[in-house]
Amino acid sequence: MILELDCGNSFIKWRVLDDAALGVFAEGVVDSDDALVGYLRALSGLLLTRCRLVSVRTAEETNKLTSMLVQAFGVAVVCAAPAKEMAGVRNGYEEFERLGLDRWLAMLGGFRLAAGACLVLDFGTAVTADFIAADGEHLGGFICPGMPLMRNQLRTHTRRIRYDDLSAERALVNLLPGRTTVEAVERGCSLMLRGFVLTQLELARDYWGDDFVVFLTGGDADLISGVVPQGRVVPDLVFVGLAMACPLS
Ligand SMILES: Nc1ncnc2c1ncn2[C@@H]1O[C@H](COP(=O)(O)OP(=O)(O)O)[C@@H](O)[C@H]1O
Ligand SMILES: CC(C)(COP(=O)(O)O)[C@@H](O)C(=O)NCCC(=O)O
Ligand SMILES: [K+]
Repeated sequence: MILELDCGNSFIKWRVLDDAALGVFAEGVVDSDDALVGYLRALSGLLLTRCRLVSVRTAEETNKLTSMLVQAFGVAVVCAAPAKEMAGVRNGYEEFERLGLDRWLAMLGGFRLAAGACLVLDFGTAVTADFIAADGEHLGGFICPGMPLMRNQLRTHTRRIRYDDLSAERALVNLLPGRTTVEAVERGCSLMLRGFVLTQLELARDYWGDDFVVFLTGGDADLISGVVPQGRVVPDLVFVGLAMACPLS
């Protein structure tokens, strides 16, 4: 079985592929290395042989996780590395190694699935947009704060904005002007995200007319999917790219 990990700034997305059955054996989201090892140890029938991962964390943090996995499960670990070009996609950054690896893998996955021009939107701690032309040229992208960062900035830099996660979730039943603090903040931040997304769609249309595919991924993709009816929500887009960048024969 193959362990796949996508280590973001807030959460580790994990899944175990059963190479014999060619399917997903187990999957989940955890907020720490220890929680990951705990979950995996508790899985009955787990027989890990290999692991591939992508991380946007520091090398120290990634090495620490890798050592834990080697020690706990005796797996061989492969980490996705930056590349200037792969699977027909050309990294558009001036310094290709500075492009976030989660963005790069989502781009590889998107370009493979679209087989043409695509806009990849990832809603995690940060929100990112990347433009890939039909010939595989990465035109560049944008980074802005995601929902967790926007709401936390307001919570930590004001005196009177305080609310819990449950009321936050309830506040998003609609996007009418808020009549409570939680509604005003949650809906305000959602509208900022919508504005960002609509601008990306406009830009994509300027480049490619209607001839492009929009991919939505990341933990908060569902918050925005209503704004992009033509968008394809692909929660495992980074894993699609991970398998391309780290093939385990
Ligand atoms: N099972 C889950 N556990 C944690 N966060 C989740 C889960 N499902 C959706 N989310 C949402 O995903 C967001 C984090 O997205 P994610 O793509 O994991 O971020 P990152 O890659 O930056 O760690 C959170 O703000 C939360 O709202
Ligand atoms: C933009 C990101 C912070 C997104 O991370 P995430 O929200 O997925 O945790 C990450 O891709 C990153 O650290 N990128 C390096 C900077 C860049 O892509 O220009
Ligand atoms: K991510």
